[in-house]
Amino acid sequence: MFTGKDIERFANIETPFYYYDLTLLQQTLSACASAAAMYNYHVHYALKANFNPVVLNAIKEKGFGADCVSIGEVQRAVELGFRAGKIVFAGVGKSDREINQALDADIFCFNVESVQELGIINDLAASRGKKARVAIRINPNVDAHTHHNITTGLDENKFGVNSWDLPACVQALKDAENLEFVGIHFHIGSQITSLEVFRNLCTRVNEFAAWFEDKGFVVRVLNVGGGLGIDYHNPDAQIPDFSSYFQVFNEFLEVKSYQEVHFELGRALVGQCASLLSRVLYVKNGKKKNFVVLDAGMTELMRPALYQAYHQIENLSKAGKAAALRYDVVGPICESTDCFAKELELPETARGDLFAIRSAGAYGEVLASGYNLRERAPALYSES
Ligand SMILES: Cc1ncc(COP(=O)(O)O)c(C=O)c1O
Ligand SMILES: N[C@@H](CCCC[NH3+])C(=O)O
Repeated sequence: MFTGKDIERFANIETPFYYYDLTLLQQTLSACASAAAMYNYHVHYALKANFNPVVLNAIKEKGFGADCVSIGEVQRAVELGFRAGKIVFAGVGKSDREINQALDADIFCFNVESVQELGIINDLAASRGKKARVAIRINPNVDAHTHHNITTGLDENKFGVNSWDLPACVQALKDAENLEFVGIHFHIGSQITSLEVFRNLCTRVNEFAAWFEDKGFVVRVLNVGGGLGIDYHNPDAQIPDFSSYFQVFNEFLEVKSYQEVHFELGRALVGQCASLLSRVLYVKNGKKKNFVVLDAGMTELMRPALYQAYHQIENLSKAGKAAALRYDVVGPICESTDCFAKELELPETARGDLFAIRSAGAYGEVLASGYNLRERAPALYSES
């Protein structure tokens, strides 16, 4: 929710820019950290959601670990002071260079996504005279009931080791001299809004953990990934219900005394703490449609173009005025999918009006693209 004071502050600032509410970020992080502490859960923040250094610094200061998907993310986490012993590294396509550099950084573990990758990590660790800690990312074939483009835990998805490849995995682990098995990892998708899905995940995690232990392995780490969604329709609700989320795992996950439960939350921690601020360049009143053309586009927030994702859009210059007309809210990019909303009811809008596109903290600034030779939009932070 933007106050008159915020709008005054924005008056002379060139758009577009991302605006981060650092107080809300702190509150969200504290809510998650204290809910997780109730059960001694370990939370690794998924850097892919937002690797803005100011945001990352706040997350590191709260003691979260880091979940990375490239050596660039591992290095960013290390540079910003995340402890190597709290960094995990997933990804279906880790290159040899990335594996070598992560071995040198002595990260907590690789979340391994194929039998072939296990062999490669073993060979690279051997040539460095090291032992690599590994967890097996299992694809549990659990439906996350989210947009199909952000589902990751079904048989048809590229992620993780499928159940039918697990015997080969066990053999590879037994043969490998330079691997230390630490546990099992899962991540079934993003923007999951039904807790029932996590309950189903717990059932599968229990089965796979028992299966590995039956084969003679000690499963020390149960990493259940991330995926907790946020309410894009209600950005002012702001802080996700972390307590209910962790409660599901507390109730349905079978955890032995020597086991640790790890999470990899991204969106839930940072999604609501930023908005994309943009001004109206032109209003086109057509016969069939009215268009509001903003100075921000899919290059600054790609989610609507990628997934037809909903983001709440507010005309801050006309706050308190009743909706008068329907507009398609579009950007300046040379693509027809460069559209933030269709047929949106807004107060009568004019050139120069300031717009806020809410819930842009996760997969917003990090997905920015230089398409059309656009300059990167800067970030602005709340004053506290
Ligand atoms: C392996 C892994 N862990 C964690 C996350 C974070 O997901 P989310 O931002 O939905 O919490 C992702 C992204 O989907 C992921 O691929
Ligand atoms: N980029 C996606 C999430 C992908 C999560 C990574 N596997 C989104 O904005 O919703």
